[in-house]
Amino acid sequence: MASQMRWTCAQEKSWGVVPKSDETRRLIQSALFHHFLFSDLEEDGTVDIIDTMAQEEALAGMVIIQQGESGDKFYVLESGRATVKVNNRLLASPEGSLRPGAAFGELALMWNSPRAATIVATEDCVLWTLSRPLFRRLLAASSSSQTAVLCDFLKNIPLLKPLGNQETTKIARALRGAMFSDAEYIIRQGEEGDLFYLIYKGTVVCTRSDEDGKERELMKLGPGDFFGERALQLREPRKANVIACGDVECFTLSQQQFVQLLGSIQDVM
Ligand SMILES: Nc1ncnc2c1ncn2[C@@H]1O[C@@H]2COP(=O)(O)O[C@H]2[C@H]1O
Repeated sequence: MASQMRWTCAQEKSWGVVPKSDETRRLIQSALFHHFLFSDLEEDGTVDIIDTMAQEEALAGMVIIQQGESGDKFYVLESGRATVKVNNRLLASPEGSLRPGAAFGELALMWNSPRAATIVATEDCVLWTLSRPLFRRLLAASSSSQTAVLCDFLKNIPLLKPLGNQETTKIARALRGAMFSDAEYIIRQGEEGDLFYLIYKGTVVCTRSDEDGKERELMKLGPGDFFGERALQLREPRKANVIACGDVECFTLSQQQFVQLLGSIQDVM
């Protein structure tokens, strides 16, 4: 059990500084920058937080995180090795084999969900941990604060329901905002398509221009609906216009991100 882990420093006091070597600080910083949530953090934004991280040890064989349990910490592995199992199945390397510099345990904190995987120390490990409030503060220091808001939005979208929290968090990280004003053409029929759109706020109307030049309404879409997938899937020109009705806020994915992140659910679109 995770609770059997041994504390090697005084328990982290709220916002208290836990001393650590420059080498350790560099390792933690690099682990954060290499983690998909924190890749755009400014160095300055991490200093205070790294100061407060507390040290733990897990001996070989110990469970650091147990799938299904609630979670209250984010971890950086300083030394030793650990493995990742989902539903008792060891994940293939490299994802399933954690080495020094790996950072994990973000999903339960971001989503308020049970731990999504079990992490077991396969060698004696030294870890640095961040409590939930400090993790949230780190999130707020990066553009991932927007990610947290977006995750809340994305988890209610039926299309994305088949995806796990990890995949959805990656989508939230990749989305870029785009604003449109009333009557603006977001997509024009006949043009090449290179973006996928998810509506965050507002309404759009889809129209098609017939050969006689008349533009006919096909349907209206609102928050949580998506459009623009067809041209990306079939690599053909846009088959309809999509026009903003009032102010509209969308999030977009590029063609490459669309394939990478939504590949597994493209057949349900
Ligand atoms: N395929 C995976 N699915 C879920 N969690 C994973 C996976 N690979 C690594 N992990 C990490 O394992 C952690 C288990 O705790 P969390 O769910 O908080 O966060 C999880 C991720 O950081």
